[in-house]
Amino acid sequence: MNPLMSPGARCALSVNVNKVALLRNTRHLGIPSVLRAAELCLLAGAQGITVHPRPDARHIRTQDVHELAALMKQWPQAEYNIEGNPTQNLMDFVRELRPHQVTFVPDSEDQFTSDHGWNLPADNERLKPLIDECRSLGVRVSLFMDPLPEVMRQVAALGAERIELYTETYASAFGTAREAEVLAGFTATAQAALAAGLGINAGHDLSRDNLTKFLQAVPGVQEVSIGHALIADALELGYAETVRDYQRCIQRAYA
Ligand SMILES: CC(=O)[C@@H](O)[C@H](O)COP(=O)(O)O
Ligand SMILES: NCC(=O)COP(=O)(O)O
Repeated sequence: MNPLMSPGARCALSVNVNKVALLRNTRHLGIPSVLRAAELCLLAGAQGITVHPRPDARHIRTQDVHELAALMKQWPQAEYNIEGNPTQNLMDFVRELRPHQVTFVPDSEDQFTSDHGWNLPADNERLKPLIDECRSLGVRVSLFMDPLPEVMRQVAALGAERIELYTETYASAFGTAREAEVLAGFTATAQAALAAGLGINAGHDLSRDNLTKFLQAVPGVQEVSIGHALIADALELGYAETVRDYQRCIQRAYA
């Protein structure tokens, strides 16, 4: 039982549908439908949908972002989270669509996948006005961060409401001799984030195998955004059963 979660508190599951779009883009047939995938995940109990519309449109395209925004209006209890680099194409989506949350990710345009968090204080000057603009639009800002306890106060000072813990180092250490040491770094970072008044999200390479242990060890996680492993599981189990399985993984952390 995670001691810092109040009884009954639970982490929200936001399904990242990037990889549905990646498969769809390999033919000109419009299938698998990104919109249908999101709808089926929401129907099965997902509390949010995440997209990462990269500048090269390798998976999520502008039309997907807009169509999903319209869908999310039919799901007022669920949240729409748009990820990206605010110095590239992200801010146009924020200004036009005003999602519940925007997650700033310091990716380059041709990056294979997200693989690091922001470098503070070096990035402070670039980030502050963009964070201020999102907040003025009523959009919650989450900064994609490596597990570094010492920079959490800087994140709060920039005006971001949340961090998203970049969890790849945990996922790759899971099940190895380094797991406990790596996990301790996430726990310390989360404690520092909470002390700085920040909310905590987490994501990247989370899966049914490693999710429960992460949530048991890391306090205050309000949202996990999961895409690659979840969509891979859905190819075998279907979206609904997969979402229910991930929700069971979350519930086990607080049992
Ligand atoms: C920010 C992050 O870790 C992921 O949400 C990211 O969206 C993964 O991008 P790809 O799906 O393009 O690998
Ligand atoms: N922010 C993490 C996310 O949205 C999905 O990452 P992954 O599960 O595809 O690695």
